[in-house]
Amino acid sequence: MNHHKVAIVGAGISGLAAAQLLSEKNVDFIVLEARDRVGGRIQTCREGLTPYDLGASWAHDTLTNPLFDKILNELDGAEKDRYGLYYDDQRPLYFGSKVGPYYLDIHKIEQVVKELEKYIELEYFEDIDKSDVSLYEIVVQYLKKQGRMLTEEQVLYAPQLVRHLELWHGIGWKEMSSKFGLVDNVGRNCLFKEGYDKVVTDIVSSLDENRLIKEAIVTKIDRSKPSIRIELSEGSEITADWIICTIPQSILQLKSGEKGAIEWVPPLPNRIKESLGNMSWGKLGKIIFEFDEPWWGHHNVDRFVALADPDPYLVSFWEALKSKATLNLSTHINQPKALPDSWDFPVLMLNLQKIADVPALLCFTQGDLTEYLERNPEQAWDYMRPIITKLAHHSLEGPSSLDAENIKPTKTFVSNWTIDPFSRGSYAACKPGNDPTDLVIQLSRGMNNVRFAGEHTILDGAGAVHGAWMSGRREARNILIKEGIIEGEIEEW
Ligand SMILES: Cc1cc2nc3c(=O)[nH]c(=O)nc-3n(C[C@H](O)[C@H](O)[C@H](O)COP(=O)(O)OP(=O)(O)OC[C@H]3O[C@@H](n4cnc5c(N)ncnc54)[C@H](O)[C@@H]3O)c2cc1C
Repeated sequence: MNHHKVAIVGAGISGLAAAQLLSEKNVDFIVLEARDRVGGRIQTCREGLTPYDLGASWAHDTLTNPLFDKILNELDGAEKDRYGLYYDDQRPLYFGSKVGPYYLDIHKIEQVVKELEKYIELEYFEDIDKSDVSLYEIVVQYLKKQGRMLTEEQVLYAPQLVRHLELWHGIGWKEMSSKFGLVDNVGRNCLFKEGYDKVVTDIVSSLDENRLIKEAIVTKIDRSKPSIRIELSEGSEITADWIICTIPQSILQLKSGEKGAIEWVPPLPNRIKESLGNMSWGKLGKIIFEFDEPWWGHHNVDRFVALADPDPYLVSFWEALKSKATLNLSTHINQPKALPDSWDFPVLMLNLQKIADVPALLCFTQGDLTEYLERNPEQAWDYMRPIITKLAHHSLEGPSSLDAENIKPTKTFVSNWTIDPFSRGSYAACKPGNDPTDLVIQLSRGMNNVRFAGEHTILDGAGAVHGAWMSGRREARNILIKEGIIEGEIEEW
């Protein structure tokens, strides 16, 4: 029988971080990874003009991000920044279907966005028991209160600017929790121009590769005896004294018997099942278009944001305000369409001409749009064409041999997180009423020798690479303490 002191399920950043710490202390471990590659939701595509990150792109919270600090320390004195660290923190260039870049008074709209975010904060700060509503609903509430003091442009476009949150959480504003929707960055965000996977390969190079088993799909975890028994899809078994389970929340949430679910013997306790039932899962996606040449003129801007068209209800709201009519504003939720309309959703684009000196745009998509395009990648250009053509119309200044209507990418790359059975989407997200804290409490408590790590098991850096990394180290450290190998306080809730 194949027995190890610690079995780590998943070779994403949390599993690898745990492995690295155990390895440093010469503890016997094995990592079981379902895919034929390591890194999980860190995945860099190296088939294009420059490395493209299909999963994580930025180091977030760079004031309090220990993984980032470690990278910076290693770079101190190095001849070259191997990661290509880059702060893309210029103000983005905003445009919409009816408003070209530079036509909006963005500063005045941003002031309203700031006020709106403060309004949301105050709503929940003043009454912590206030029931959580969607971002869309709270925007409507705010407009009812303040709308008469705003300009038409502010009423129509501030809500569209706020929708940038959809590209953080990967879900639409009509289903996003407003209580947990705001993002409070602790420090600026820094891109890895040379690919985030360098962080993964650095860790892997410090490990004995024989301890990393790829294409090992865990199907059953039996913890009924002191030695945990782990079954793999091809029928083999492994036993271990400890297990660190880092599989994504989306897979833990599958019901027993559902395709891809892990069978737990005995079943997961109700406290964990209930907390899993009270969390949601985002669908952030990425599409990269490469072109023959960088036809867009704005080479000094590192991000473009295509704003969705003003919401029809907010347009009626503005009409009613103007005519002083009373309008019973409904917060009607559109049914997701099979084929979304361009301009229904916000799209963030990284200008890789500015960032990496290659004629390519990296587009971020959210929710149902991601799912649709990941399932139908051949339609990615059809969807983005009107948006990118609009950018082209405003970019091709003066005589140009290029015709905006005929611009076409030479290559397209589309992520596949929603259809990948080992991620089923992007990362943890909150719908109204969800409780992210309870899940973190329950999973970080674990079940004796069954420990959980991953972006969904930690509050600092929740959803992000550094949070996942810290959670892996937390669990490895907890095991080292329990085994008497190091001294310290167990870290859990
Ligand atoms: C599109 C996108 C953009 C993102 N952008 C950013 C960003 O800019 N900055 C940032 O900090 N974070 C970002 N993130 C989030 C970040 O990538 C994740 O939080 C982090 O990588 C998660 O690490 P993890 O170890 O918790 O999970 P994972 O990386 O998912 O690792 C879990 C591993 O478990 C494996 N597994 C699953 N099921 C099984 C099974 N049955 N048996 C064995 N193995 C299994 C999986 O294959 C996977 O390798 C992004 C994520 C996505 C998808």
